[in-house]
Amino acid sequence: MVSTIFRHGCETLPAWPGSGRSESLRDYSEPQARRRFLVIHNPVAGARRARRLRAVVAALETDFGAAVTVRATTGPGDAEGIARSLVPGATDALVVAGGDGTINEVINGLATRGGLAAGGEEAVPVPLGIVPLGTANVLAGELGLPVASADAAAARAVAEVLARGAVRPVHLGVANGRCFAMMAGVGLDARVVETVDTRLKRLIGKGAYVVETLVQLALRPDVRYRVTVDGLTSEVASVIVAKGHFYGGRFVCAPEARLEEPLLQVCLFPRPGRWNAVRYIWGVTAGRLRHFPDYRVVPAERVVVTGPPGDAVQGDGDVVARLPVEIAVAPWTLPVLVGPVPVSAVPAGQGG
Ligand SMILES: Nc1ncnc2c1ncn2[C@@H]1O[C@H](COP(=O)(O)OP(=O)(O)OP(=O)(O)O)[C@@H](O)[C@H]1O
Repeated sequence: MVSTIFRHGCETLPAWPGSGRSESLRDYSEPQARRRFLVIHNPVAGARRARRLRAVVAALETDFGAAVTVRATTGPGDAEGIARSLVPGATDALVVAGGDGTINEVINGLATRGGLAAGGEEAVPVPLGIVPLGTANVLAGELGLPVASADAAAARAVAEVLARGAVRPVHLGVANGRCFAMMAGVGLDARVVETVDTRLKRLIGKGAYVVETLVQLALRPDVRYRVTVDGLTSEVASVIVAKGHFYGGRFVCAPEARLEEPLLQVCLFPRPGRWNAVRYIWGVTAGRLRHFPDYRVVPAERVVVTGPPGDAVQGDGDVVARLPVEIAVAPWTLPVLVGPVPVSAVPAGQGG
């Protein structure tokens, strides 16, 4: 049943020209001047941070002679539609001004374009730039991007990455045909993402996730899932499938995970119950997970998770699929604009 799930989207699309797994970074690493930018802005994520975007746009225009078009999204799904319908050759970079959820939408829009591009419309996929304006900005942290602020020097640093930064090929994950950049999760974190109060999130930011975690622990501590990793099945309380090594901000569950590698790191939280959930949360937030004898991280190319049908699967902090789910690495890469030294270039094992 699960093998039929890859109907469309990331997984079944053919590779972009020159974006195969064995490709070196050489093709993308030469800094190039980019002048035409389309910025997709989530005004909800950046409501209090619109000044930061204005400062970055001003720096792009005045310091780098760029032509910038900003399009504000009107609701969920809009960013994906804009990315999907981008006119080939119309822009040098597609920039997301928002958080990981809006980036995720754009990635999925670009993924569809990638398939079209492989059909001959477009020789090189448009690179993705990021102005981090979200709550957690996990992908921006993983890429080592400068923090956006209204301060002129900080805005110039962000603009410089967009105009002059290197382009790196990032291997995406795919959950039931939907792409994710950083991580997918089933269990407690997915339930929290699904039910978190978005108005509270806008008011108190990450604190809303803490509140929702307590609610979920009180309501539903004992769901079990079966995780099959490259043919081996185990039973768990939660699973996180990592592409990047940061999780939920700057926590680390999978120290070996690298965006540039075509590999998943499957984090298994096996023990059930409320007490163990609290223990795992402490392990993640205190950086102590690697000392837990029951916690395991398994590298894999393909993972299947089953459990209560319809349970949420979160990807990059939004619900991207429902159980049962099959998770794999996309057979192509997404070009992403980065500064000179991305965090994920730090040797594996640090930071956890
Ligand atoms: N104009 C809009 N109105 C309402 N929701 C939107 C709009 N544009 C995008 N969205 C949705 O808002 C959700 C959250 O946005 P986003 O991820 O950009 O910010 P965030 O959640 O604050 O940041 P992060 O994911 O980094 O914590 C996304 O799922 C996206 O689909």
